[in-house]
Amino acid sequence: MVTRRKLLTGAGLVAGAGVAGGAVYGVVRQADPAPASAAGHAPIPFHGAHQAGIATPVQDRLHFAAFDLTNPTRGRVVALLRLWTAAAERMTAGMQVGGGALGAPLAPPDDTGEALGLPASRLTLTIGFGASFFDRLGLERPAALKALPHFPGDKLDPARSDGDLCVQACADDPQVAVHAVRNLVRLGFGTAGVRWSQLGFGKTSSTTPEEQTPRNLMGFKDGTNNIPGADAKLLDQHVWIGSEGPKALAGGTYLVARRIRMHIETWDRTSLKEQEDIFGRTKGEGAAYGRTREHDPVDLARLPADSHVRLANPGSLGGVRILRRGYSFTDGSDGLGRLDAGLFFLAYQRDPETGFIPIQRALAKTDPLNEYIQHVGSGLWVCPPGVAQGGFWGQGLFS
Ligand SMILES: C=CC1=C(C)c2cc3[nH]c(cc4nc(cc5[nH]c(cc1n2)c(C)c5CCC(=O)O)C(CCC(=O)O)=C4C)c(C)c3C=C
Ligand SMILES: [Fe+2]
Repeated sequence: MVTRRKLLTGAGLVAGAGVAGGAVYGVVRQADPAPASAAGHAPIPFHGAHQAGIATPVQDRLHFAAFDLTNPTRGRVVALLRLWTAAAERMTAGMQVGGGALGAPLAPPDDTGEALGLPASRLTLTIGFGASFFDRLGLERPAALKALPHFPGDKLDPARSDGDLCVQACADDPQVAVHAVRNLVRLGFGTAGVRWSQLGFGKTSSTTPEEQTPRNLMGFKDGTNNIPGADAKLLDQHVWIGSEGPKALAGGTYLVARRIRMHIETWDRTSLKEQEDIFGRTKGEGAAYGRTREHDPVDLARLPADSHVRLANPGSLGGVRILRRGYSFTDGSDGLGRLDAGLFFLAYQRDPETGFIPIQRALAKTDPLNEYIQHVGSGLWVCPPGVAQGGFWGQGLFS
């Protein structure tokens, strides 16, 4: 393999095979040790029981892309998933795709090149399959993978919703995340095309409680009461699909994405007291009402009855919990002098019926935050379990 830092030539060449979108793919070279990022973070391993990018530490940047199949035949799709997996293995390790960005002079390079010299930046690539993926390929659709219900207040744009597949790229460097999605898109030419995509910055949820909790665009710490990524028991209970689902999906999870627009101009004219009452937490420390420190346990009785945290807390919902990962976005302005800004909200759960759906039902009904937000995009996909060495994304679904 070729690292992005150092191109090797000569010895160690292993001939590979495969043609994707006209690009010769598969010249594999001797691997260099994977480079650490500038911040000293080691690359996040691609292989494992669960896909990376779900319970692994949350990186700073997101490039999320939803795809539709343009050639929905099993042979084409399996070939693509193999190609994508091989590319993902390399990119998450800080390597260039295929033969690299500087290959034969008379052919388009296998790798687009904009990540040359950049470290792996904790890149994770996570794939999900939508209900339409199963339907269009004639695969048996898991019972839990059905359209999300309409929630009061939803104003969903179909052009920013759904998709046969999704790929979530998270990295500490936006160029690394964008490079990864771009190269998968390139490999997908002729089999899958981008339906919509979303860039995100400033993670708003942490899966590592020892880190400082990041703030969302409303200025509040967001992610305090998230499921810790290292809590295997809670993850098994609430996030990973178990024996209740199809065997091929055990160890996977259901991913809900919501593009949530924030009316930040209105929010910015709202008093601090009202802002804090809406969440039931203080803005500075992030402490729940009636408590002093951010991580002090929530005492529901001391929060306003309809506050966001009280409504979403497991204690109000019979123990329902989700794993959250969110990113802020600002996508220009809306032509009316307002920023198109908000939160790209990602939730992972064992079953949407016992995760996102009951929480969102409660929030859509009475959450005072609804005056300041609107859900404008949505999608539900099932993420297969992690990939073993030599395997490929979603392999179990096709065997
Ligand atoms: C359906 C699930 C949720 C949506 C949609 C959602 C939107 C949303 N949330 C914030 C800001 C905060 N949320 C906080 C807590 C919190 N939110 C949800 C669920 C949804 N939020 C849950 C399950 C929780 C945890 C509740 C608990 O167990 O106590 C917080 C407080 C800090 C924290 O614990 O993370 C903030 C702040 C925004 C701005 C938003 C939509 C734009
Ligand atoms: Fe929330």
